[in-house]
Amino acid sequence: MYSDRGRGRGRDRGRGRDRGRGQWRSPGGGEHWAFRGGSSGPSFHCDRPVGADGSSSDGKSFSNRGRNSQPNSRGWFPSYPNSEGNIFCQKEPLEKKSLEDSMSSTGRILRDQSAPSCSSIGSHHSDCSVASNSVNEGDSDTVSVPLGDGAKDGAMHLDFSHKLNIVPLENQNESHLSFQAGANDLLSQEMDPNNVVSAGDSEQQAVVKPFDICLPKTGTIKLKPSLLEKNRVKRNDAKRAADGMNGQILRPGMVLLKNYLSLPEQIQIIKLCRDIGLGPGGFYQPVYRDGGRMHLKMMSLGRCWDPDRGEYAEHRPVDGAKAPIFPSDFHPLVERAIKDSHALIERNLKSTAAEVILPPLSPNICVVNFYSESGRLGLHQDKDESQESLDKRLPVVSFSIGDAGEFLYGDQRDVEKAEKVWLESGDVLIFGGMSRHVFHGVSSVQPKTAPKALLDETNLRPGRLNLTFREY
Ligand SMILES: O=C(O)CCC(=O)C(=O)O
Ligand SMILES: [Fe+2]
Repeated sequence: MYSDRGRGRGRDRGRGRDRGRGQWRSPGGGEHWAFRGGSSGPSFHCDRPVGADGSSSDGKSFSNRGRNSQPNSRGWFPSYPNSEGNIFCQKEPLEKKSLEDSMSSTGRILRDQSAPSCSSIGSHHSDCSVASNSVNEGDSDTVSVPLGDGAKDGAMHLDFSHKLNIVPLENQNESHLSFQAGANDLLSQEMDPNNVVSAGDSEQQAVVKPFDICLPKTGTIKLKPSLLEKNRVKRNDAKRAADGMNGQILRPGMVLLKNYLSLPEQIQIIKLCRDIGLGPGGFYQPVYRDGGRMHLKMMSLGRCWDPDRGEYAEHRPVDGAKAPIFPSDFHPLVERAIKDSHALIERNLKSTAAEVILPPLSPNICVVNFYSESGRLGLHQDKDESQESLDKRLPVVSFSIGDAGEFLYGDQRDVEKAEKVWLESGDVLIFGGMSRHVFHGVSSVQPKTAPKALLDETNLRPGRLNLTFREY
């Protein structure tokens, strides 16, 4: 079915299979794309109809779609100026930063020397020191049942601490990037100091300054929380405890394990992602060569997922960094989630074919996203994994940590028809089998919904961390 991938190996954005099959366009050439935030979350609405070429069309619209409506193969539409140069979709705030700040007198781009060293687990061995100094070379019947106690067995909890090499948090201000001399085309583009880089030609590699998903602890003056704030936190935490862990089958092949990851596990995952994310191949904000950008920070482990080309590669084009290794520490967690999902399916569907409904996977790649409070991700399908993996419909296993995110999913790339579910800290969502090619996205992040204990322990920035495990 997916053999006509026609996956773009070339440079044109949108050369993925979807485009070839025309899946990304409604017959009229446009769709309605209006994400509204949760009660207290940010909202945005884009009324402007956009045709396949970014021009007005049939009254349906994409708000996070840009002047050309050619998505990458995962449909990660950025928002960008329309053909008149007007930005009609909400953008994340920019902080301007001069390029000179990061250029040496010779025009050579220097990586911020405050960039932390990489840890044994989060880095890729010998590349580490080189890259850190110079990159130039380089929805929907819902079944809900409680899960057995065994699933939360303490023995399954991770302990990454021995492997972590957490770097000091000084100088972790908003990141910026610097371009290598010769990337002149890019210099005139809108610059996001938060390490936004443009996926340009290989000669146009940039240096990505590390982005820290955790805020500095030192020097932070913590205001005493108001009574209102204290009560909110208490309510949130009490609700989580009352809800407990439970599993839901959202649709065939799609399972939601609520409150599944323990707090210690979430903490360790944050620390691990932080550590890796600060090193080479760490978090950056992908920008397309035409200036459009994603509303999140991203890194991928095991292989570099390239949003611009819609494919995985060993090195990411933006700065040539090699993908950080896929930490084997994640295997038991993913395996446990799959086993519990199988048990859930067998109990609920009275089926012994759980492994057919949801094939097991051995993950070797992981896309890690960090959404700020205004972060979001357009409806897309995950289909840049290998043909074999896609043919087998091996699942994507998604961990959510931090603030809650509204997750949309459905059979069409249409927000109005999509089902919605809130993914909260500790939730695990799995979609494989008949749901492997479900359209999905994140419409909004609900601020201040992360568990207090998690924030106290990690100082995770306001926002949401999401890890999606896949088998390439
Ligand atoms: O953040 C999420 O819940 C979804 C992320 C996602 O769909 C992706 O990374 O492909
Ligand atoms: Fe996805």
